[in-house]
Amino acid sequence: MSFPVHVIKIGGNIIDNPTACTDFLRVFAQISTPKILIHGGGKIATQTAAKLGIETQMVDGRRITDRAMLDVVTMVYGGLVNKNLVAQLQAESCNAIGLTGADAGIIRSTKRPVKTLDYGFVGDIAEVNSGQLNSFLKSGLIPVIAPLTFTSEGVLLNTNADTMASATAVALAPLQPISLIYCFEKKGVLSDPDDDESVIPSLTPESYATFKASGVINQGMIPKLDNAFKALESGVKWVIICHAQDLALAAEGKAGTVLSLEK
Ligand SMILES: Nc1ncnc2c1ncn2[C@@H]1O[C@H](COP(=O)(O)OP(=O)(O)O)[C@@H](O)[C@H]1O
Ligand SMILES: CC(=O)N[C@@H](CCC(=O)OP(=O)(O)O)C(=O)O
Repeated sequence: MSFPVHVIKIGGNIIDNPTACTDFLRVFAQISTPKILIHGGGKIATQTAAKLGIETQMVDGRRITDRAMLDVVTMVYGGLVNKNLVAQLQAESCNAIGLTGADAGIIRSTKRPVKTLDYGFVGDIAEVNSGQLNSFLKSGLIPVIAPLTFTSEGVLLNTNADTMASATAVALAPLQPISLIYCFEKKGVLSDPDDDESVIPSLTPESYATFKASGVINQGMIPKLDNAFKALESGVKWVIICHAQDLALAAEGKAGTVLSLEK
């Protein structure tokens, strides 16, 4: 395949907002080039766990996942969220197929080693089966991937969706030009967290370091940008961070924050 493929990640704040999510899926369905959707759903997992009396603990943007939490995220990401996204995309005439990393063996991982902290059933990605993903695309299927991976021993592991998107884009990059688009609830990376219009149009590793040091870029945006720059350094052609409602423009490089390695 030589046409560009879009690897698009949608975060939990949009998924949790029915109107914003439906609007996003409508635009996603209309993108004419091959595409893969990778979704989060952390917010819904936290809410569902709370309903079951299970407390959520996050460290550096990653969920501590014990056995009970693994059951919750398996149900929420692999079932509730994934299947609703697929159903809505099918209604938009987009031939989506819902998958976890275990389905067709697309994303294998290893359990995060215990160092100072035990994250529990959390996966670090070992291998993405790009050949299998390409055969889905070639047969006209649009993979919709939940943030769950599997080990060689057959255990499901909770895996950050931003990392899954980056690893998937990197794995596909030697085969065709890839654009990786992170969609969330702001118009891009902001230079002033209190001003939603203060989008930084272009970000380099140097300007990222400066914004991070000043505290302007913080929380979940740090692992997201680390993943995003890693993808760019590993052969992904375009990486864009944008509002879910701006997906169509961002796919043409006309909205959001465009990452660049140039000084
Ligand atoms: N400079 C910044 N610009 C935009 N968002 C930022 C910035 N610094 C921190 N953030 C935070 O990063 C969050 C996005 O990261 P995350 O919660 O991981 O997103 P997602 O919903 O895509 O998983 C935003 O909701 C925002 O609160
Ligand atoms: C290990 C780990 O932290 N996994 C994430 C997977 C979901 C996710 O990444 O969702 P968002 O994109 O909505 O944040 C979690 O359980 O929160």
